[in-house]
Formats: sequence, structure tokens, C-alpha cells
Amino acid sequence: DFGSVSTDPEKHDVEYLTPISIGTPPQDLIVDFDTGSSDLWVFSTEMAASDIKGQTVYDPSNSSTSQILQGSTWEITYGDGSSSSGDVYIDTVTIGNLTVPNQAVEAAKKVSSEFTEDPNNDGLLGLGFTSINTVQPTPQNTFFDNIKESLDARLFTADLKHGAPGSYNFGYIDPAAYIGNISWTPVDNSQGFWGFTSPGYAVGTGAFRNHSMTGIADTGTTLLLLPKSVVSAYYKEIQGAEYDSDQGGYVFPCSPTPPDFVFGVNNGIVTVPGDMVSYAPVDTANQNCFGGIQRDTGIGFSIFGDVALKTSFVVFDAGGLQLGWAAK
Ligand SMILES: NCc1ccc(-c2ccco2)nc1
Repeated sequence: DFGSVSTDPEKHDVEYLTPISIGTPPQDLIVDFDTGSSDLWVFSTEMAASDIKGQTVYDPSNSSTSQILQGSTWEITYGDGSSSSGDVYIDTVTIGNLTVPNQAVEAAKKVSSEFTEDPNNDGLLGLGFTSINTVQPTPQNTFFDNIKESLDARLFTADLKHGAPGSYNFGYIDPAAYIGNISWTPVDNSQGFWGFTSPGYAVGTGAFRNHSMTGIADTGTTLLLLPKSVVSAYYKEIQGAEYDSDQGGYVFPCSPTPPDFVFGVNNGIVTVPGDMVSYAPVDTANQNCFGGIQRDTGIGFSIFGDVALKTSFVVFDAGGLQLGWAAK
């Protein structure tokens, strides 16, 4: 078995939103697939109306196949400080043509303002490892964990694009989706993430610098967050770039286009084109841009978020416990 679903970027590629169906008859919601977490939670009819501003909500009482998971609750806080919590139903969930009949669907009772103020995002679908699922007293499987035995290959791929629809495929590697070879690197899932270590980096056409960067492949984080020393080495090459504490990161003149950023994956490399490093203008005159590469200070590891992932075709291989990166 295998499947595919389209994923669309919000403005500035801040997040990628993907359609799923829950319940009988199917309720269609659009959620953020997040390889950096492992809860499938959705806006629901159990929330206060004041916390809902445009989102589509899951109504378990309108699904003939929903069953409350008695006594179970969940609560999650993300790296950006956003959070949500609620209770749990078992119901049928379909992604593309793939269906899990007994998927734990975490219905929100509360969400933080960041989610309320994000009208197009109806929830998150975690694609991390089940070990960090927050349901108590018994952690619940992710959609991928529930479906993976029935897939032709125990993997999914992320093909995120800059300002254009991309796709998540389950159970197969589409040879038409990438060019050249896939660079494979082992995954450390001991913290529940798709963790790996990059051997180093280069700035523009400069020499490759050996510098281990241990981090996670995280579709649910917008930017590429790296060690302070690597980030300052990069921005040193951009005329007028500076760390702006008001903006909370490096800002630089939107033109000329900044240099490419290259990072290693095993004995291969991934190139973030300079025009993808300019994340978004910080002023209406569009003179200065907020950088897509920023410090990972305080996190404890680097985060290879959408700015890194959208340059590549990325294979999340649970069977081989490895990540594959290819150009496209
Ligand atoms: N890395 C997980 C994650 C994903 C989305 C969000 C989010 C906040 C507001 C809208 O979306 N926060 C954290």
C-alpha cells in the first residue's frame, strides 16, 4: 500500500498545510504535518467559541465511528511557545487514499493565541516518533506508526516547495521527484525526533568547513536554526547584515541576493539558495529582510526546518532509521 497528499505553503512558507479527513461521514480539516512532534490534535467543538477564529473544527458527536478514549487527556507546548490541550477520541482518519480506522484524534479544548490567530490551520499531525506523544495515561500511536506496517516501505517523503504546492508521500520513493543521488544519514530517534548530525557547512562558493551540527529534520519549524558560530560566519559575508534584538534575529538588506548556504549530509551536500535565505521583509519599504537562517540558542540542538527542507526531497525512513536528502 502507498499514498500521496498535496501540501501547500502559507504566506512566506511560514507553514505547510495538508488536508485530512476524520470520522464518518468524513469531516475535512487542513492541518500542519509536523515531523518535530507526535500528537495528532485538531480544533474541536469542545473549545470555547472565543478561541476559534475561522478554523474548521472536528465534531466527534457528528461522527458515527468516534469513540471517546475514556480518561485520556493530552497537553503540548511547542518550541515557539504555542500550546494546546484536550481529550482524546478514536476515529477513522484518511490521508490521501490511506485510512487508519482506529486513529487517536486529540480534540482540543484549549489552544494558545498563536493557533487562534492562525485561521487556516485546523491542527497538527505529528510525524515524529510515538515515544513523545503526550496522551496520558497511555501514549497513542501517530498516523504513520499505525499505517507503516501496511506500507510497501516503512517510510514517508516530504517534498516541500518555495511558494508552490508540494507533497507528502507514504510508502514509496518517487524517482521523478528528485535528481542525482539521495544522501543517506543515520537517524538518532532517542529523543523522539528525526535526529541527525551534519558534518559541516560552506558559505557561498567558499571552502567546506568541518563543523558537526546535531539537529532534527522538522517540517513544523519555519526556519533553519543553527549554532551561533555557524550563523555569524554566514552573515559575516553579507554587507550590512546585523543581529537585530528588536526583530529577534539577523536582518540584512533584501538586495543583493545573499550567498548560498551549504550543509553536509554524510558525504553529500544540501544547498540553500541565497534567494531562499531572505525569509521576509521586515519593513514596508522592503529594504531589510529577516534571515531564514537564525541561531539555535537555548534549544539544545539545531533545527533543520522548512528553509532547509524546501530545497530538497527528503526521505524519512523509519524502516532503515535513516534520513535521505536529494536535490530536485
Ligand atoms: N513545531 C510545531 C509547531 C507547529 C505550528 C505551530 C503554530 C503556532 C501557531 C500556528 O502554528 N507551532 C508549533
